[in-house]
Amino acid sequence: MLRSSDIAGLAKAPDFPFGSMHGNATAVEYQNASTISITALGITAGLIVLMSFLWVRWSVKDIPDGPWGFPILGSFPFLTHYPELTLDRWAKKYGSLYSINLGNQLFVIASDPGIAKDLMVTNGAVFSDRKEMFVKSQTVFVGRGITATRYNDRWRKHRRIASLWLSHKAVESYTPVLDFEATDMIKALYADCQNGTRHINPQAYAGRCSLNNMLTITFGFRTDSIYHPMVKQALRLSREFMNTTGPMSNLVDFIPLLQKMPTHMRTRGKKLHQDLVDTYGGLIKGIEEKMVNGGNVQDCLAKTMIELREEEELDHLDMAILASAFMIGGVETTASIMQWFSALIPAYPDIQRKAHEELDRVVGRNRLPTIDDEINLPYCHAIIKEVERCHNPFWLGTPHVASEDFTYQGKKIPKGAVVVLNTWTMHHDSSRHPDPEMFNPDRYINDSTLSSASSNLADPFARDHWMFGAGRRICPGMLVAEREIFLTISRMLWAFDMVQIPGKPIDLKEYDGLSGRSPVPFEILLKPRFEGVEDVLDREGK
Ligand code: HEM
Repeated sequence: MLRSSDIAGLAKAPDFPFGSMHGNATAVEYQNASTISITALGITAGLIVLMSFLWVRWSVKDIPDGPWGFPILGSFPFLTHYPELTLDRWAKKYGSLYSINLGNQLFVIASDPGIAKDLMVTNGAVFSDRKEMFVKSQTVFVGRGITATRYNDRWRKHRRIASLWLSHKAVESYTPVLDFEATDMIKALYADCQNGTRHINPQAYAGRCSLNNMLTITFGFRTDSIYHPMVKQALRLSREFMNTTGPMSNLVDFIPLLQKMPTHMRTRGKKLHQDLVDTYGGLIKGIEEKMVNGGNVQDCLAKTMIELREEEELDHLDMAILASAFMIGGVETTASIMQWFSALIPAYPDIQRKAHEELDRVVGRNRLPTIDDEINLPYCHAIIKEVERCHNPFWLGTPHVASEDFTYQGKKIPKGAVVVLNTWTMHHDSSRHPDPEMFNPDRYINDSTLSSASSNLADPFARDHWMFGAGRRICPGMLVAEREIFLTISRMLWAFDMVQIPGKPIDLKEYDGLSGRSPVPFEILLKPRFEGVEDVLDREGK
């Protein structure tokens, strides 16, 4: 059942339960009656779990092939660390569509753009559901929030409301906010870099920039420094969410028996739920009070929800969790790309030189690059796409679920199967991306599409990358994310030579968090590129 090659990298394999069950039964004969009944209960429970595991693989014929893993646990022990690398190894062994089990849950892993499109886009009516994960959906989001909800009317309503703030027109209207925050970030970096002499970790600056954008869009306010208490609180909440809700990281999600027990994950999930409601629900209450008292409230998602509350039948929890989904989905993600960019680029002086040359030629040195320049800066644009290909913040994305039985290429994908986009394998396919491990922006030099437009291309093999997911649940925040990322990265390139500190190498392999998110802490030098940088920064962003 378990293949020896599957054991590679596993520190300690769990005991094989068949053996221990048999041993228990012999000992039981010599115990008193209560011990017998407790043991019998334990064995029955174990058998039920084991049977439900076997049922998943035996009940449906012709499911895609794949590793069996361990009884009960399935492949879980192989996915606790760098899961994308294990999924990639299995894709090479079992092909672009394979299956695994985690507890009683069947997962189907799609590792090819054609399959991703066929399932999630062409058959979006079947593959747009979500699994109600015990920790993420049931405990933290309590069935609300657009990201984790089933494919139903509640989701449609939340997606509609989210779109009011994420549509093209809406993003146009608040692009000045994104512009202002990007400049503010560069100013803070400029002030703190002490003319390129001080070691700087740009991560907190990127985090606050993303946070301010989302705070303004969601609640109509911003923080004025990295020491504002909301910076610490919001970043802690996003981080805790990412660390507690990975799509394959919680055994309790796949073993229903554990869900009845007071596990550590259940306690953490409940606390996180309460913290989200207190923090973001609290901000909504404050805005509501201000509106009731006739105060002037800046347009924002919270205000829109309060105004639509009756018409859309939103309760306080709906509003608090939808706002939380914005604060979680829109902060760590964009910040992560800026952080990976800052970690990577100092190692590539030639790439920086080419970007500087392009910026000097197209933008000049008397102003900062703007959104309108993006189309004329193909090399900067290519750098961004290449960072996103190499460092997708969510290698496993947010999985979709089949809402009915489906047959694809002669294989059965049963109703309830969780479908994961294996973006690591897709982003490292050497037939599409030669030398995939190399950071090489030139591979995107002729691709001037925005990622949001690229995701709509008829040919899925022409799509730039799969960082934003696919189909009807595709990230609705793509436009904001792209603008924010372009403004910050092009301006960092415009303002600074980003340089490695001698003797302080930057670790580009390890990452912080469950799957790909942000680099482990690092420091670099930011050297202003020319004397006029300060003057331009002084003039702009007022
Ligand atoms: C680099 C930045 C970002 C990345 C990599 C990213 C990635 C993703 C991914 C992979 C999904 C799941 C898609 C799927 O199910 O196929 C998603 C969904 C979502 N994202 Fe983003 N995202 C980013 C930025 C944002 C921003 C700025 C927002 C703004 C609020 C946002 C809001 C959402 C929401 C609300 C969903 C849930 C959609 C649904 O289930 O219908 N994201 N994102």
